[in-house]
Parts: sequence; structure tokens; C-alpha cells
Amino acid sequence: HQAMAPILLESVGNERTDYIEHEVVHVKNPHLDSMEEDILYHFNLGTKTHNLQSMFGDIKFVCVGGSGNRMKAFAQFMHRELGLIGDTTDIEDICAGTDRYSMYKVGPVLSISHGMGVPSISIMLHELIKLLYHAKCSDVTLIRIGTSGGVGLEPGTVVITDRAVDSFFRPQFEQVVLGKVIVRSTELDANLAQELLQCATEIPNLPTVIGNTMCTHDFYEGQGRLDGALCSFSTEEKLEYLRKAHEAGVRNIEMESTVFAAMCRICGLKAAVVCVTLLDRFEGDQISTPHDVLTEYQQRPQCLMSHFIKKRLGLFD
Ligand SMILES: O=P(O)(O)O[C@H]1O[C@H](CO)[C@@H](O)[C@H]1O
Ligand SMILES: O=c1cc[nH]c(=O)[nH]1
Repeated sequence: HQAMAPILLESVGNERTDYIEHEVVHVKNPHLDSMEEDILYHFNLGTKTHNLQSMFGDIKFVCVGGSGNRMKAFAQFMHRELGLIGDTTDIEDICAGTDRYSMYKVGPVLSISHGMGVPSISIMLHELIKLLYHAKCSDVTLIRIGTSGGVGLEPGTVVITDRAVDSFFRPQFEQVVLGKVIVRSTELDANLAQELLQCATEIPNLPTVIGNTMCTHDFYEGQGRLDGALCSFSTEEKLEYLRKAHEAGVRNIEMESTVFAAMCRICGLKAAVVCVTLLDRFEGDQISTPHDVLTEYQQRPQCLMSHFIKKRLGLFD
């Protein structure tokens, strides 16, 4: 596992002591340095009102997911898994002053909700990356733990994303900036994906694959569903699209992975996407699985995360 402390390089016959540079979180915005104060509006945090370094400087793992309740449950679960002292009911929402996002901190783990879809997670990521930068965090790993629709997989399978692709199966994210389209790569960290797959093999009953994840801008028509309020295509056309997606290596469909991958990559954050599949889209569109089964499915990426984090922290040694 990766060392958490600075790595000392002993150089024989040399008085100097070198440290390998930590991978710090970058922001790619020259305007930020000249700002006297930075207000992270949707978190209800700011550089003048909060000491971000003392609040967040020790963060090494950030897990994000759509729902506030899921991310609270994950924080409580991690609190127990890491054997931290105190009551899990005392874990407070750091963003309680706003109802846009929820944020919980347990030791070196930050758990944050991002809502649904690219615009929602993108706003959250702008503020999260600035928060990690202001807090002078280093060696941070960011993981989205979510749900998705499977493409030719048994429901409940966990998919670790190889490439995050758009609706045309391209590994890129397009953002319109000042009326022009900017295209950014969605490449994720291949070593991290392999490390997570290895962790999955060490956990019983956690069916896991690596595959491409398609990110769409809609849950219904945008994912080829026949059960929305609008539908402009036939069942055969839907299945043809899913077959093409499958041929392009797509194993699951969700709504945030491309922008998540693109933003993390540019800012020097090692990132992964781990989503459980709730259904097989070749079999249907409605999520009709009983609630308790869905709850158990949602816990699968969390179990994988706990194993991964504990392994990285050397808690199994
Ligand atoms: O389960 P989460 O992480 O919210 O993500 C998935 O679920 C939502 C749709 O139900 C979309 O946001 C999709 O990406
Ligand atoms: O089919 C699904 C299930 C969860 N999330 C999605 O985006 N699609």
C-alpha cells in the first residue's frame, strides 16, 4: 500500500536529505490567487470564515455519491470500520448551513453528496477541489461510489470504471465555455482501478468487473429508457443502442462519471468510479427490485471502499 508519511530518500555520501514531493491538489485558475477571500457558497464554507487547513488538512480519501443519506450512512459505517472513538450519531453535517450538499468527515475520510447529474456534481467538484487546495491537502484519492444501470450484467454487480465515456462512447467530456466547446479527457487512474479490483477479490460475495461507464445527461430518454414521460424510439432501437454500447465496452450507465474523471484528472487527483448496477438494461427499464435488496446493493461499493481505505492505511498489517 502507499505510504501516508513523507518518504525519506537517504543519499549515501550526501549531507542532503530529500523528500519525495507530495502530490498536491492543483487548481487551474490564475484568478484565484488574487482573491482576498474565497466563498465556497454551496458548502457554506469560506477561507475567511473557516480555517480550512485545520478542518480538512489531513484528508486522504474523498468519497462522493448522489444522495445525502447514503453519504451519511457511509460516514457512519467508516467510523465503525476505522474503530474511531465516539458515537456515530455525533457525526455532523459540515454543510448543515446549506441544503445543497451534505458533507461528513471521519478521520482521513471525507464523504460528500453531489446530487444528480453533471451540472450538480460539477458545481460540487469546483468547490471541493478548491477546498482541498486551500486546506493544502496532498495525496488525496477521490472515489465516486454510486448506482447505475447495468449493460449485460447480473444486477448487484459492482463496476469499476475503466473509461468514462459519453453518449457517443467517446472518452471525453464537453463543456461549453464562453460559447465555445472545450473537450477534456476522461482518463482515470488505471493503477487505482486495478488496486480496487484486487480489493474486491478479497471480499466474499462481491461480484465486480472493470468496464467502461457511459455517462448521460438524462435518466430516461438519454439512457434509452422506454418508460419516461417522453419516448421517441422503439424497443428494437433501444436494444440496438445498448448492443452498440456493449460492443464499445460499456458495462454500466450513470450520470456523473465523465465530468468527475475530467475535473479530477486536470487537478492532479487520483480518481476512480465504483458503481453498483441496480438492474440489467437488456431486461428492462423500471427499478422494481425490492427496497431491502437495493439497500444491500448500495452497500457493496461502500464495503469495497472500506476494505481499500483500511488496506491503504495499513490496518490489516
Ligand atoms: O446513485 P448515484 O450516485 O446518485 O448516481 C446515479 O443515480 C442517479 C439516478 O438515479 C444518477 O445521479 C446516477 O448517476
Ligand atoms: O439505470 C440507472 C440506475 C441508476 N442510475 C442511473 O443513472 N441509471
